[in-house]
This record gives sequence, C-alpha cells and structure tokens, in this order.
Amino acid sequence: MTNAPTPSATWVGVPADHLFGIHNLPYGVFSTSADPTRRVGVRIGDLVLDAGAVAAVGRDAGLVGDGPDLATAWQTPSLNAFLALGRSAWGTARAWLTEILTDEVHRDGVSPHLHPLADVRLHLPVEVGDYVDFYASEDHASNVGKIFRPDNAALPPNWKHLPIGYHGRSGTVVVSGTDVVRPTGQRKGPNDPAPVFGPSIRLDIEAELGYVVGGATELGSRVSVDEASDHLFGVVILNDWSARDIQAWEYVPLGPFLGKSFATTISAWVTPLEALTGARVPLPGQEDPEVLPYLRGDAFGLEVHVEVALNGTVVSRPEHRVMYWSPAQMLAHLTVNGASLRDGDLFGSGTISGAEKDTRGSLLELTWNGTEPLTLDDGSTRGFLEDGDTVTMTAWAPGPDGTRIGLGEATGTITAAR
Ligand SMILES: O=C(O)/C=C/C(=O)CC(=O)CC(=O)O
Ligand SMILES: [Ca+2]
Ligand SMILES: [Mg+2]
Repeated sequence: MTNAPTPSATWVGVPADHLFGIHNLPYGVFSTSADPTRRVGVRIGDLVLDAGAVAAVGRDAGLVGDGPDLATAWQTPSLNAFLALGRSAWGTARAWLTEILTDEVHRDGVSPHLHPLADVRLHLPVEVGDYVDFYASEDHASNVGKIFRPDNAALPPNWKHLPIGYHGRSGTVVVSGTDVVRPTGQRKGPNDPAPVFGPSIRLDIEAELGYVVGGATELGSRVSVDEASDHLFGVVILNDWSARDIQAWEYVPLGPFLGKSFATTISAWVTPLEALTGARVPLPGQEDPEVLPYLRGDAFGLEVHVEVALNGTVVSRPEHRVMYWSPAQMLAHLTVNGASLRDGDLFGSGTISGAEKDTRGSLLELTWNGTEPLTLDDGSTRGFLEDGDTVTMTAWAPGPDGTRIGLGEATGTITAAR
C-alpha cells in the first residue's frame, strides 16, 4: 500500500465535494464512437480518463522502469488483467493516477485523453469469474425467514457461525442500464394444487454491494481474514434481481437457482478499496456466539449509504454498516476449503436491510410479501415490480476531509417476459 499524501486539488477542476473527486478514482470499461475499442477508464468528475493511453505514453517514453505494465493491462476490454497484477500494482496505479491528475505539469499530456462522460459508452467492467452471493444482514435474514418459513426460527442455526452464501450465475451479471427481461418459470403458491408455468408475478430487487476480487490464488490454499485485503480490489453496487415466486418453490433443499440467475446488475464503476479507507467501521458485533478462529482478524465493516428508487420515488435507504459479516470474513470463508480465487471473481454482500422499515433492501420486506404495498410519487402502488418499472440504486461512502466517494448507480428497467 502506498503512503503518499492525498492531494486535495486536481487541475481537472473538479470541486472537492464532487462524488467523483480526486479521492475516488474508480475504474470502469468504456468505448467512444470514434474508438469503439473497449478499454479501461478512470472517472474524475464528469470525465473519463483513457488510462491505458496515458500509461502507454509514459511506457513508450521509457518512464515505467521496473513498475507494473499498466498500459498493457489497461488496454484490454475488462479490468481482469489489472486485477491479476495484484495489490501492490493497484497501489502503484492509484498513486500514479493521483499524481498525473494533481500535478499541473501533466496537464498538457493528460488532457487529450479525458473524455466527457456523456460521450462514452460504459460496459461491464469485469469479466466475472465465479459469482457468489452472501446473506449477511441479520434483519434481512430474519425477515425472509419469517416470510418464507413462518413455522421455524427466524434465523437458521448456522447463521451466526458462518456467512451463508450460494453460487450464482456469473454469465448473467450485467452492467447498469441493461434492461431486465421478466423471467418465466415454475411457481406453486401454498394453495395451488400443482405448479403453474408462466412469467414471474413476484419480481423483486435486492440492494447489495458486490466485492470484486483480484490476485488469484492456488487451488488448495486459503486466504485468512487478515490477508483478504490483498484480494479485495473494490466495490460495486449490486442488484440481485429475484423472482420470489420461482425462488419459493424451487429453493428447498439446494438454495436459490433460477429465481435469481436471470440477471444481476452491477454499477459500471468499481471503487477501489483504497478509496474507502475513511469508510472502514467496526462490525456491529460477533460476541454471542464467538466465531471460529478462521473467521477472526481485521474484519472491518464499511459505511456505505445506499438509496433505492423505484420509478424515481425513493423507497429505501439501506445502510451497509449494519452488515453482520464482513467482506474479509466472506473471502476467508470462500477459501477455507481450499477453493481458489480467480481474477474477476465477484461476491455479493447479501441484501442490505436494517431494523427500520425504510432501510429494507428488498420489496419482499418493504411490502411484507406484497401485503403492504408501497405508494409511489405518481400515486400508483406496488407490491412487486411491473413491466416498465425502473429501479435505480445509488450509493456513497465517506471520504477524507468530509468528502463523499460516489459509487455510481446500478439501474435497470423491467421488460415484458418473452
Ligand atoms: O432466506 C431465503 O430463503 C432466501 C434469501 C434470499 O433471497 C437469498 C439471497 O439472495 C441472500 C441475500 O441477498 O441476502
Ligand atoms: Ca441476494
Ligand atoms: Mg441474481
């Protein structure tokens, strides 16, 4: 990790209170109409820096020396090659980006490689390897338990001993702005004599954070909680679209399957963990029961404020700091059996729900399985999503000196079943 002081001003002219100020510098993948090649970009204000193009100028001038070849890694259509370089290269890259965007001497060289955000197309930032979704909010898990399993204890007996998760479908992770086709499948309500087939009628959202993994590991090895930061590259906003009717009928005993595998939306910008040092908070507490030793260590939480809007009406403001399990513990748990990590692996926090009703991260909980519909600003009501509905999740975290680090948005519109 670099210890360079964080300069507060950039010659780009982005105000300190901008959500994408100099302290943020998230990575994405973009193209322009003039150059449709997909390549890595870094956002500063409402501009996108063609990071590989600038790095190539430095490399070709012989300025890279023994440092990582960022130009080659960034002139590719995903962040995966950069993720593969590992944590020390991520630190070098961030220090270099900060320098070229703050020291005036770089202005003439860098300016031609800045594109207005409005002129670029943003693509899926990561070629997603394995995708896992956790279940780390105690309130979410309790609420879903009460709704789906009213005859059992709200929390399953293992919930406070291990971060529960399931493997999802990495090929259906899509970038913000991608339409979501209403899924079709089987459902069987408690009073239906037999399963019926058709479009889901209980289409839902789940507001989550996603963690992007780099620094691949070998099969048979483990990553400890304290080592997790070497593999936790950054954070995205994640919407785990969920068909509750399909899910409720299919999930016993192997867990979520087709009810969640049709689409998962992530934000276009991956905010590096290095930008979130000011957002680190202690976990809410794991004293009763104490967790096993392999889940102990520097298991920091993160303060991230999420906002969920349905057709422009804010319906929830989930707070990530309430999550019981931390991303470092999730990574330790993911690898405790010797499973390897690949560059581009993605894991979700699980639905972010707090104790207050207006901080619940799913419509299932906000409307209590559709029995308490929400009223939107246009006067219409919703239990679950209708065709044409747009869900937009935004988020920010505290940065240095009272600044805010924007995580961008994860948005999607429901289109009719095919
Ligand atoms: O409790 C259940 O049966 C299912 C809960 C979920 O919807 C699974 C999930 O995606 C986990 C989460 O987002 O917290
Ligand atoms: Ca989920
Ligand atoms: Mg999903």
